[in-house]
Amino acid sequence: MSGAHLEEWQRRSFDISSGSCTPEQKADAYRAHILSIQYAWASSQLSPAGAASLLRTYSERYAAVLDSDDPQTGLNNYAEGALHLARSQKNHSDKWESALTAESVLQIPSVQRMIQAGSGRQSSPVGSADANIPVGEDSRGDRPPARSEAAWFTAARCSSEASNATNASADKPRTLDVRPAVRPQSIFTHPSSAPPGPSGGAQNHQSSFFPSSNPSKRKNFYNPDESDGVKGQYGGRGGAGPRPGGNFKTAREQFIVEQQKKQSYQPQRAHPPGMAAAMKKSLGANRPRGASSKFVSPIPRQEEEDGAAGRNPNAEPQILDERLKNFEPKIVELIMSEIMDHGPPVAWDDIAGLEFAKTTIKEIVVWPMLRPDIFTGLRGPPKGILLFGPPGTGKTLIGKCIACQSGATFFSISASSLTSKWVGEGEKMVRALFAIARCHQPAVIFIDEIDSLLSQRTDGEHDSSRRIKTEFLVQLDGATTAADDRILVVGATNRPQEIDEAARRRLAKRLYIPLPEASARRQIVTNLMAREKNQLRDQELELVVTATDGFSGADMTQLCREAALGPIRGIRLSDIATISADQVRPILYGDFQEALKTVRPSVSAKDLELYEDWNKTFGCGR
Ligand SMILES: Nc1ncnc2c1ncn2[C@@H]1O[C@H](COP(=O)(O)OP(=O)(O)OP(=O)(O)O)[C@@H](O)[C@H]1O
Ligand SMILES: [Mg+2]
Repeated sequence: MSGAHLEEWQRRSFDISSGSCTPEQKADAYRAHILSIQYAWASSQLSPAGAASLLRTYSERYAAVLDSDDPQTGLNNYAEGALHLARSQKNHSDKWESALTAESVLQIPSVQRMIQAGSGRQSSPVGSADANIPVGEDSRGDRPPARSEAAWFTAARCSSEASNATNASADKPRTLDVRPAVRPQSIFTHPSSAPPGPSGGAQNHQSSFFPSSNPSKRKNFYNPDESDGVKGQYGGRGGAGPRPGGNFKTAREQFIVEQQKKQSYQPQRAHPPGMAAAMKKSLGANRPRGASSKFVSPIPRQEEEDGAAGRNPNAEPQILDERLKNFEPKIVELIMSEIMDHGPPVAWDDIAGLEFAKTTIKEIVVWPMLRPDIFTGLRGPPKGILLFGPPGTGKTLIGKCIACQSGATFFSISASSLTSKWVGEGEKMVRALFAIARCHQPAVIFIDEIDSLLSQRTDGEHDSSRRIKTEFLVQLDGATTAADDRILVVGATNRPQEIDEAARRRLAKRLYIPLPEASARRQIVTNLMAREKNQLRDQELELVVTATDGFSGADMTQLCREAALGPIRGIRLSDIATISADQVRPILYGDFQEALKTVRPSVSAKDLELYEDWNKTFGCGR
């Protein structure tokens, strides 16, 4: 041990053996000893046997300081102090007493008047609904109309009685629960089972105010239609009927109801015919992230536990396909289970412009998938496509469209999920992915942002990413050259120049996805505006189209969003909470003009030149 270590050790030994140290200091010293023993063992300065023996010794002594009951030598007194504090915490709800007593309420003039009026019409029953009037809202004498007032008093009075009956304490001032409507269980504590309350001023009024002093008759007073009205409506205490407080839901119940509502609101997505057979998988590329993403608790829920009761929890997932038997079942399971979180289905018509790219992709992807017998031999489709072009031009959109329209098993992976999520497992994942795709032919593997996976290999790069890259190239080669396999790899990138030349060769069909032309921009605006209330005339639309030269599809979408906010911005802040949706004015050309002041094209002319050069050199466009 170094000199510094030795000194520290000695200081702690002093803390432990000194008679003047507090138990807290001793516990600290022992804890520090234990840590340094663990550290010395972990860094091989101590043999395992030596470390174990020292650990045992010091742990026992540490425990002795912690658990000692002696307030002078042990730390338990701290816990004791804390426990004492916790124990002497008052339960406010238990001790709460309203300043409004039954007597004081009876003194209120309006109550007096009401009692007198009530005694004149003793026989008129008060409907059960009246018993629910939230009397707690008014305790100062400004009474609601007579009928409600009677119910108010009835409920309050009964609550007083119930609370007295429950407390059964004659020496305590009788309290009046002025919240009967929100605490039905306290109001409706079964009167017949309650012991009689102490007699007093309030009790004396009972016979004059209540229709009957007989508790069972009083039940009928609340609900004349039911012989056991209270129990029928609220359930008796511990009874089998509905819980007290009819509409009350626990937070969990409310949550479940809301979830069910959400699900029933969600439109059932109509899958296009070609998509029916499609099974979509992703490796996290399309998983929702952030606060709303699905949280999977590491603790199994009760129902899951019940469901899994007959199964061995450690059992490896069963892999049925022989070709996958060499892969770790968990990796296969992972790839199989990561189902693409589909957004709304994308149709070819949703992609504005890009006619050449769309036709080519249909030729390569959709038709051969539908008629493999025709597309054979020289007509065999290329097995690798690269979609490249400026950001926001619809490359990912095309990927989604292929997923929906091709009818193939669709695997969507993001390069980052392979490179970062499973460090060290990346190449295994790549191998497994292609093997699984082979088992589920026809299959499309879509790799968004492929540049980060297949960028030029450099000397300085991390070993694991290099291995993934190599594995990918090997697999890509296998998939793209095997004549029988019907696996298509589609990569998308906005940095084509960074792609490794070996990968470039394997992605034989390289399609430029350019900025949208005027007609495509018009289509994007028309499509988006069709869903909104607008008064954009044709010539105004043309002006918008002309003004947006150089905008990408994403920029156009952003412009429309911004313009759509125009009518909202015109609403005064005080009106925004109350205005109805159809009072919001339509979107006008002026909104687009305003929006054009803030939304700018995101692709520079210089960048565009790079793409066009690359397209001229490597692209497959005309
Ligand atoms: N041709 C298009 N037709 C209709 N909408 C489009 C088009 N291009 C882009 N968009 C809109 O822009 C959004 C972004 O497009 P997308 O994600 O496909 O761009 P990208 O080319 O993948 O961009 P990046 O290279 O940055 O990943 C889409 O969701 C869509 O709303
Ligand atoms: Mg994209």
